[in-house]
This record gives sequence, C-alpha cells and structure tokens, in this order.
Amino acid sequence: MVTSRRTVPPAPHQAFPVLPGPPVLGWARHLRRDLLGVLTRVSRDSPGLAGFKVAGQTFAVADSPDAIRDVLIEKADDFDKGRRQVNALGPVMGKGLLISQGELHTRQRRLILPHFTPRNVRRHADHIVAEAEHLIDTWGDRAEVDLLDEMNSLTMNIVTRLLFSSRIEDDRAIADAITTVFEWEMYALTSLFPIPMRVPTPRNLRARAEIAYVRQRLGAFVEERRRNPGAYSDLLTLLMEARYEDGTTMSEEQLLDEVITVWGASQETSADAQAWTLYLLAQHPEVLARVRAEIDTVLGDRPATFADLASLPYSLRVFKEAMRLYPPGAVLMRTAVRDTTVAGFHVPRGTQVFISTYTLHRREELYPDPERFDPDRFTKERERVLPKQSYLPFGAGHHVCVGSHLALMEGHLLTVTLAQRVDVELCSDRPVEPLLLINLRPRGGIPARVTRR
Ligand code: HEM
Repeated sequence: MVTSRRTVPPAPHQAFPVLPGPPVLGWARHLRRDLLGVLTRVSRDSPGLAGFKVAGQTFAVADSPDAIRDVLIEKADDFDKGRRQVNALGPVMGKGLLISQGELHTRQRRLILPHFTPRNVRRHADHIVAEAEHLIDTWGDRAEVDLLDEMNSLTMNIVTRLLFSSRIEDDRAIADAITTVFEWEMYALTSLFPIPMRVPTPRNLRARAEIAYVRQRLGAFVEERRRNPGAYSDLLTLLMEARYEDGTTMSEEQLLDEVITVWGASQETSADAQAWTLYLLAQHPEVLARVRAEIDTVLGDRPATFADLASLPYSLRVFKEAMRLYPPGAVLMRTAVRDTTVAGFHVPRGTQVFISTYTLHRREELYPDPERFDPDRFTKERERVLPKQSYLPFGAGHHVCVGSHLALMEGHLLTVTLAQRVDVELCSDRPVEPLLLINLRPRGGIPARVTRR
C-alpha cells in the first residue's frame, strides 16, 4: 500500500527543516563534488521539503509528490528557472525551450509540441531500429566496448538522422565537446560564486571553444538546408516551416537555439537511460530471460516495428524501471520568484529548489525495497495506483519533456533490439556509480563484452 511519510501537516508559514552541516561554508564542498550524496542525506528524514545550507544560503530539496506538484504544477507561477540555471545553460542553448520562460516559452512550445505527439513520432520507429542494427553490425561477432560510449553514439546518430537526415560520423569529437560543456554547466550550477562565461579564465575559454564548436557543427546543417530547401523531409524541415499564429516562421537565431536544445535535451538523456538499462539487464538474468521470452513470442528473429510495441509490454516496464532507479534528469532546478508555500512549508522569495527525482524514485513508501530492480512495479495495475507525481523521469508542468513519447518509444525499441541481438557481459563486478553531470550518467562508463546471439 502507498502511504505518505508525513503524518502531521506543518503549521501555516512553518519553515522547512534544514539539515545541520559543517560550519561557515556549510555543504559547499559537497554541493560541487557530491550533490546526489547531499540530496540523499537531506531526503532521509525529509517530510517532502527540506533544506541544506551553503555559506549562509538555504537551498531547498523537494522530493515528495506533494512538494513537487506544488513547485512544478500548482504554484508553477511562483517559480522560474532561476538566474543560475539560465547563466549555466544559456551560453549553449540561447533562448531555447528548456530555459526560455513566460510568453516566449509558451509561444515556442506551441510551435514545437505538435511534432512530438504520439501519432507523429511513430514514423521514426524504423529509423531507430535501423540505427541500432547498424551499431550492432559494427561490433561484429564479439567486441569489448564501453556501453556508455556506444549508447552515446547510437542516440547521437538517431537524433541527427531524425533532425537532419544525416549522421555525425566523427561523433567522438562532438561527444567530448558536450562533456566539457556539461562540466562547465555543472560548475556554473553548483559553485558558490561561478565566474561568468564572459570572463576569459582558462576554464571559460575551453568551454567557449567547445560551445562554439557544437553550435557551428549543428549550424552547418541549418545552413545546408537554407541552400537546398525542398531536398529534405525531416524534423529540421518541419521546424523551419512551422508557423506562428500570425503566419511568420522562427528567426534564424531562435531556430538554431531550438535545434540545439532538442538535440542536446534528447541525445545524452536517451544514451544514459539506455546504458543503465543494459547495465541492469546484464545483472539480472531472470529479467533478461523474460524480455527474451516476450521477444521470441512476438518477433522471433525479425526486427521490431512500431506496431509490435503494444505486444511487448514487459520490455517497456524494464526501460521504465531503469529510469526509476537512474532517471537521467535526476535533479531539476527552480527558484521562487515570490514568497510562497510548498507542501505547507513557507518558501521565501529567492530560494533555489532542487527537485530531486533521484530520491523521489527511491522513497520507500512509494517503491517498497526501492533499490531492487523490479520491472513489475510498472504493470498497468500497479502504475494506476501510484500517486500522481511519484514517477517523473520527464519532469512535469510547463517544462515537461517535449520528447517524452519519442523517448519512451526509442527506449522501448532499443531495449528490445539490443536484447534480441546481443549478449552483454559486464567486465567488472564492481557496482557502477551514478555521476550527476547535468544528466545522471554511469561514472567512468560501463566496460562490457558484447556477443552477437
Ligand atoms: C530518456 C530520454 C529523456 C529524458 C529522461 C528526458 C527528460 C527531460 C526532463 C526531466 C525535462 C524537464 C526539464 C525541467 O523541467 O527542467 C525535459 C525537457 C525537455 N526535453 Fe526531454 N528527456 C528525454 C528525451 C527527450 C527527447 C527524445 C527530446 C526530443 C525532442 C527531448 C526534448 C526536450 C525538450 C525540448 C525539453 C524542454 C521542454 C521545456 O522546457 O518546455 N527530450 N526532458
């Protein structure tokens, strides 16, 4: 049965509890080095909203369905993305959807969302499976690989193909550039006093160069399209042709910001989710056996199509459960723009709130024995009785993931295709730790042997 940890509601205007920390700088050092650790400690006895201090400033952590519902939905107008987040992500994404706000955000979402409805993402299913089969071919009969690298190049090829009808062949350079950019963004998000990008420190100069590289690589696709209109029919074409209510199209700059946002928001998240899914399957042969039994019945040896997915429910549960344990968007951030209340607690204007899906997804009262990998938590019957906002791999509210239908379809197809075609054996028994680098990736990658079945 699902129960709430909090039994007595807080008195009106009561402050949320704050975790005692080291004197003076508080949790500053931990914030940079081990944000997940801090969130886990804050969450331990938290009534859903609790805080920790960094150099006299209080950060709040929301990780119960009630508290998260208030921040992201009920009182969403009392929060914005905050200066820290806009400063950290703005140099890459400009005014793209993920960090734009207010009217611009509403207008852009209206333009972009129709291209990602369940009906419209179906057409990408065959491309996704073809890219997975192509990757598996490159492994031959047997190979030693890093699953994270491989999933990164797979999802990069998928999104590049959907957006640009093309491949980014030398993807290592762009993947490394993205890692450097994410490192800079984490620094800007979690440092006490991050030095703004415009100041030419060695760290900033390195990040600037990589950002310029990524924007230039993706910008080249847009330029090519301008030179050859009519030659393609892909997501970029649809975004270029999309019209606002007044009949105009996106400006050149806004288009590039949105392309980079969609590309950036979809690529690494999907790679991390898939790498964690393979990792968990490799450790749970009984789960893998059920996935394969389902595949044998429905597909045999033929490739999966969109039409098969409804008959492969267990494989989808596996992917969902992997994202419960390792949600790529493990921490979302918001800032209170006025005094407000969250889960009954007073939250002063200016408070930065970490929405921790990582600890939400591990709350014992929602997910008994939370560390256990148990895909049957997501049977239809059990999903139906989960309280709303208990499972948030795609966030919620105004900024909920635009690509959630595409991401679920992609994760489902890739889980099926990889389980169908290869055996995965981990090279080490040591548990792989999660690393929060904007997204939740496996720290140090996942070395593994893949063998064609
Ligand atoms: C497993 C894969 C994915 C995960 C876990 C994921 C997760 C998320 C989360 C948690 C947010 C909300 C961020 C916030 O509230 O601050 C988000 C936003 C977003 N996602 Fe995804 N995402 C995934 C795949 C995709 C894909 C395939 C696309 C491609 C279209 C995409 C595009 C976006 C965009 C554009 C936003 C910003 C929406 C807005 O701010 O209005 N994502 N995603």
